[in-house]
Amino acid sequence: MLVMLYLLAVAAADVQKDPVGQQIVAFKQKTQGPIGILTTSAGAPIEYKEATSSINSNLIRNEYFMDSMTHLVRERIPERLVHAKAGGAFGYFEVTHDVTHLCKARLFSAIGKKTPVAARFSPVVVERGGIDTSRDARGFAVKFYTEDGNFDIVGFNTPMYVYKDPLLFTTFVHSQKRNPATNINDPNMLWDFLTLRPESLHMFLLVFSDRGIPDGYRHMPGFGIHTYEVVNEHGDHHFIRFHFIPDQGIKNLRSEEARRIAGLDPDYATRDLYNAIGNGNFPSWTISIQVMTIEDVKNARFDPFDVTKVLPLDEYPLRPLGRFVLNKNPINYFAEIEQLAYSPANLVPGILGGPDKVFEARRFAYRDAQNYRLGVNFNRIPVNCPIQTRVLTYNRDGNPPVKDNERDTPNYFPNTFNGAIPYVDEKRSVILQIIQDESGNFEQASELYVNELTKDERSRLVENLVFSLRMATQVLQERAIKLFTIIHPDLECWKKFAGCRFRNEVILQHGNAPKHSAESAVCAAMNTFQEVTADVLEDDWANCFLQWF
Ligand code: HEM
Repeated sequence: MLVMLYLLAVAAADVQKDPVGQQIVAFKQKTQGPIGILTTSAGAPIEYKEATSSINSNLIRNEYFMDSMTHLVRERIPERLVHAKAGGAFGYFEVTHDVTHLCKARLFSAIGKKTPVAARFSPVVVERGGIDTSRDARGFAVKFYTEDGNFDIVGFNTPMYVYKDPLLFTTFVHSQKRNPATNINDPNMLWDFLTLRPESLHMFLLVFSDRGIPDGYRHMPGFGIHTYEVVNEHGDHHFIRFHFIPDQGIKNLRSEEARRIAGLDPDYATRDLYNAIGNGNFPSWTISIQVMTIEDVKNARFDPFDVTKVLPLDEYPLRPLGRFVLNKNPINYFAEIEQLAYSPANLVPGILGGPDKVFEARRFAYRDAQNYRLGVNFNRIPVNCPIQTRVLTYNRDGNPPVKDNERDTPNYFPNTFNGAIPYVDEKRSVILQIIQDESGNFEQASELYVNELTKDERSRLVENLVFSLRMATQVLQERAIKLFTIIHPDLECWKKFAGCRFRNEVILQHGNAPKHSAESAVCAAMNTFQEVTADVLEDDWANCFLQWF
């Protein structure tokens, strides 16, 4: 009896520490015994013999076998093309500061007002079964279930995006994914894209910095990236960017640590989020906005709608707006997180979205992806239903779920028979014609390198870049070096890599090298190579190496 009590106490303690590992045990603890009689999907009770042994029985008549077998082989749906792997949770958003002078959206209408949210965090390239601690940007998607329907911010953990011409989306995705011949991720494809489209280097400097591997989702920031057009009750327009800063602090993993964790726990970030919430340690983020007036937009030195750029914080400081808290884990991952369908086109009155071309492309792409992945009625899946408002559309039928299929209401518009009618916004106006041109300068990338990264961070950035570039062909290495040199002259040291057939060994050696304290982060890294490797490598390598200096 004492042993039993002891084991129960240990089990209770384990649930407290490790809700992921103990989920099924906790289920048993909260139930009195089997939860009911097993049935087929059609609800018929299953007899013991049918469910336990097929020996000497007729399988075609075994409804348990037929039902479970035919369902199992249809269990998989297409994974998201990008952002396939994720952790997610539920909670609420609370307004802490008044922004009604900027935006009339009802979710911002009063300080203290709470709106339910669903959040999903995801690496971009990593596939559904992949590794959470991979070097990659992270998706940061939040669905606000408002009284005016769902408002989704489908952002990243970087404040800028890769390119501003949406035609590049397909090519960018292909270059990041597996080589179609080898089925292996290919640094040549990655570096070819990055160096042919240098506007991508601003974001990729961050991806190759410490920020490229957040220490779990709770410790990463989020950014809406696009400059959203918003409107207040009087019809006045402003332009804002959303920032989410984790109240837990920003924390990242070093490359070596991330590689070690990858072997031990590929689901590191997903587990961390679930366990934190399961233990009552609810993560939260402070939400702020940067604000531009129409005059600011007209007078800006650069295109404020260019998603490859940030709005400088000294010119457009953060203004607090609210906070969101995640306090509930999904009860069923597939139903509640896999089936979540975010879309930048999910906007509410007062928030008009981004006027830029990438935003325009996204209004179409997510809907199309979800039609394919979840079916045409994806918004009728419970987790996507606007829970605070009644849906009234003229859409009917299609693949399930259809819910009540809008019952007996008229199914065409306009009609004379009291079907739903659109509302009228008297203050609606189109105020700005946005004309965007090519994105091009390296100013912000240089700014990031010089002013936002510490000396140590710069040094690690170079190590990480080298680690990836070592696998790329020499032409691409040289092209990358030229571009990085424009970003900062420090990076000129890189050119010494080019043309050495032993570069891979050099770089691998550097992975274990002690730190060096020379002026420039990059030169420090190069000097370290020299010190560490000069003794150990063969003559021809040493000659090659020395001619760099
Ligand atoms: C031309 C530009 C873009 C296109 C065409 C595009 C398209 C897509 C598509 C098709 C998906 C999969 C959706 C699904 O299956 O549910 C996706 C997911 C996602 N995208 Fe984009 N995207 C673009 C740019 C961006 C940008 C600029 C951001 C960040 C600001 C972003 C953030 C995300 C996130 C977070 C997800 C995962 C959403 C989730 O958790 O379900 N994308 N994107």
